[in-house]
Amino acid sequence: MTALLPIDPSAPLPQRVLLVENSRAYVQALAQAIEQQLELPVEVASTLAEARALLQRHDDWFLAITGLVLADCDRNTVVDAFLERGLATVVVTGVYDEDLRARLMRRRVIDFVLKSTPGSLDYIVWLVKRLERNRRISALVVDDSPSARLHAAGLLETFGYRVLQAAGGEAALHALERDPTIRLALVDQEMPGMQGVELTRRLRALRARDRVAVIGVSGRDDPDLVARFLKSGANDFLRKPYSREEFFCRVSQNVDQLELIGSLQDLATRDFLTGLPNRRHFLEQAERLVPQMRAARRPLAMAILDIDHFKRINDGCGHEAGDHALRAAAGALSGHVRSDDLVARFGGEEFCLLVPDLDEEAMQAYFETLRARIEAMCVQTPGGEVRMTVSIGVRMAAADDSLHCLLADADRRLYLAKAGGRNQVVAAG
Ligand SMILES: Nc1nc2c(ncn2[C@@H]2O[C@H](COP(=O)(O)OP(=O)(O)OP(=O)(O)O)[C@@H](O)[C@H]2O)c(=O)[nH]1
Repeated sequence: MTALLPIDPSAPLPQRVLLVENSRAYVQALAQAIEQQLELPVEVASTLAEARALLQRHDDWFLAITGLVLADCDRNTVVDAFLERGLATVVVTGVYDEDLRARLMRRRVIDFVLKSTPGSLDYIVWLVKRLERNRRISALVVDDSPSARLHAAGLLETFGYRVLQAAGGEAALHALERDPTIRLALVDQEMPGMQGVELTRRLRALRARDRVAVIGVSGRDDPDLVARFLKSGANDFLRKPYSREEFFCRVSQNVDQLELIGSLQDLATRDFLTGLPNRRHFLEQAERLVPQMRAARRPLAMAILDIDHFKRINDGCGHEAGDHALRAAAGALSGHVRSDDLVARFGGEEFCLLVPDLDEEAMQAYFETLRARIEAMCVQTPGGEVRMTVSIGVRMAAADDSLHCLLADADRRLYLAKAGGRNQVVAAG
């Protein structure tokens, strides 16, 4: 099994896209679509010399999209300048030349797109988005044949995925258990020990269909195999030998679908304005966590935090400034919480936190630091600079406290904090 460090989703990745093309109208339309729809920085060159100069000027290149007909270069060698730098490269062209296309594709050019094909612009925008996102996705290739494994891994790497390889079922399950960034598994059927269908069945016990897409792979001409894979939990099937196009289409469609499920789940569980989990999600998680912590006799604090006189921000600086302030407060909360803490926007200008494993003294310090952090912020808004304070009501869970009782007491103490002059933490009374 190849071992890689898990991906850090917040780590910055190169974003800059280079467009090299002599047709001004096409390049402008494409640059605009990429900048507006994907918010990626785009640089444009109409000759290879200009492209080389741009490549020197910046060091955060992610992708080159190039035409083949340039004034200062032979169309057979245009891509060399980008491939030599290890830059992911897509060719857009007005001329269809099957030999040239085949030669370029063999050289790890990602795609060869005909400009005249209807929807080519939309396709390129989708492709850029897919390639940009693939870099945060790990794919696991499971095959006992080193050459088949390397072939699939090479294709996936060309499309930007981070690839892990496993030579058998046990190693694959071990990798999945350890690495939550694996979102795609290519599972070969014919393997000694555990076969692909069996691995798929066991993999599904570890990761549901909304977490990992599984594509079964086999070269066998067995008409029942596809159904067996699908019934065991696979999302799709590829028959060996597959073409590069089919491979990329199936992989991309499955990853697109996972992301769609993810964004639907996000819509249901996240607050739109702040990006924090919403009330419903918080309560669902807390329902599970409170009895768990009680059973384990671990300390647990419930807190409700409310921005003081928030109406004055709206009234004085405008509703948009109020929205900025809410987002800034949410940012301060996200920056403050530890990985096991739960935080949510409960509604309006009210937030909720569930904080495990702090004794009374540490809990006081935790919420006091949070209060002070928000008081110290100066938020730039369209209506001017905004400062705010918060009141926080906290309740430490006792042995037989229910979630309802924790929330009610935290809310009562929030009221005491407001009544006591605001900008304070109340954890007793
Ligand atoms: N800008 C903005 N305002 C919101 C949002 N949700 C709720 N509000 C406003 O938040 C304000 C809440 O005001 P109140 O409940 O009177 O409380 P307050 O002014 O914060 O005063 P205290 O809680 O007593 O300190 C109302 O004016 C709501 O319109 C939102 O998403 N954006």
